[in-house]
Formats: sequence, C-alpha cells, structure tokens
Amino acid sequence: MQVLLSAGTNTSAGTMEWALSLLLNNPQILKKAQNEIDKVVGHDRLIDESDVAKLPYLQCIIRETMRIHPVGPLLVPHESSEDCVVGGFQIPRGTMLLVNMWAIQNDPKIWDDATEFKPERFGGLEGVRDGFKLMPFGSGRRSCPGEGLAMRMVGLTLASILQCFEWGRVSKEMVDMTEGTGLSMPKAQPLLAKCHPRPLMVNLLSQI
Ligand code: HEM
Repeated sequence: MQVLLSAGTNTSAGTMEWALSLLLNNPQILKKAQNEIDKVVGHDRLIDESDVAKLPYLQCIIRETMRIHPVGPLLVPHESSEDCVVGGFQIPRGTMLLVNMWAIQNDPKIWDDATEFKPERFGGLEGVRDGFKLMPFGSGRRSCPGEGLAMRMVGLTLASILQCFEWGRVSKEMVDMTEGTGLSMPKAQPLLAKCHPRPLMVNLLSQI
C-alpha cells in the first residue's frame, strides 16, 4: 500500500503541475481545452470520470506534457536477467540499465519541434503506440501498474479545474519551467497561479 501511495502521488501531482504550467504559458491551448470541455460537458453539471475519454484534446495535452516533462525521466533502474544486446552493446547478465526517457522524448532527431508544447502532434493517435519514443510509464513487465489510474486521475483533475475556473499567470512573466532535481523531476520553482470561478459556472458552483 505504501509503495502504491509513494509511487502514485508525487508522479500524478507533478504531472498536473507541469501541465497547468504549460497551459498558463500557452493560453490559446488552455482556451481550446476549455472549449472542448464546454462542448462535451456543458455548464449545467460538473465533469465526471466517464467524460474524460470523450476529451481527445485534453488527452493530447496530457501526453505532450508527459513527453516534455516526464516525471520518471530515467524510469526505474532495471537489471538484465540474461546476457543481451541493447542498441548494439553487449550487456552481461546482472547489469543495471537506466533508460534516459527524458532524452528520447525530447530528441529533435525523433520529434519535430521537440522543445515546443504542441498537443496537436498527438491528434488522431489516441490509443496508438508509436514504437518506443513515448514511454512516460515505461514498458514491459515492470512498466507502471498505475498507468490507467494515473491517466484517469490526471485527466479528471485537470478537466475539473479547467471547467470551473479561469486561470492566469501571477504576473506578465512566463511561468518558470526550469526542472528541479529529484527522482520524480519536480519543478525547480513551485507553480503559483491566479484563478477565479468561470462566470458560466458560478451558479453551479454556488450550489455545491
Ligand atoms: C502520472 C503518473 C505516473 C507516472 C508518470 C508514472 C511513471 C512510472 C514509471 C516511469 C515507472 C517505472 C517503469 C519502468 O521502469 O519501466 C513506474 C513504476 C511504478 N509505478 Fe508509476 N507512474 C505514475 C503513477 C502511478 C500510480 C498512480 C501508481 C499507483 C497507484 C503507480 C505505481 C507504480 C509502481 C508500483 C511502480 C513500480 C512497478 C515495478 O517495479 O514493477 N504509478 N511509474
């Protein structure tokens, strides 16, 4: 239980913090996500978990966030159980292997405009696995068992705060996107943001 809590909290919260930071620096993308939520869910009820799968643009935002800022940048150390070859290198049994997922997911040789936040790049690719270039949850037998839960949790939380509130930066300065140190790659500077209830949602929110 403790493993699930420690592996599941910072990773999910960190991903949401990176996502909201990216959205604040790209208000046109934030607006597009809100428009999608308004179209699918409307203003007469709060978004529900079952709605999240009907929000493809939001899913693209989450995937693009995890591409640029994976909270498991080196995955978890793996050990070869047998002699094997990885990328042309002979790896003896019992070797510790680290996968630099951050480098793969930000590699300009693999991704067009690799440093740019472009959720559209995943448009129409829902559920598609494009080789091993995007693996924020790892791959194979030791990949993240919380992937399904995390995608639902991050999706529902982000969608809820976007549905209910207008968000803005605290000043004209862009949100500082410097990566901090630590296994789950936190932001160097915690996110500070301004929010107020969306006028269209005030009625509903006042009934809660
Ligand atoms: C956005 C959220 C999350 C991300 C990005 C993430 C990412 C990862 C990554 C990269 C690994 C290592 C995979 C590998 O080395 O191949 C991992 C392992 C793991 N994750 Fe997650 N995770 C997230 C949320 C969760 C949640 C919600 C739970 C549980 C409730 C969870 C439980 C675990 C556990 C138990 C492992 C170790 C699996 C093993 O060693 O066999 N994670 N996660």
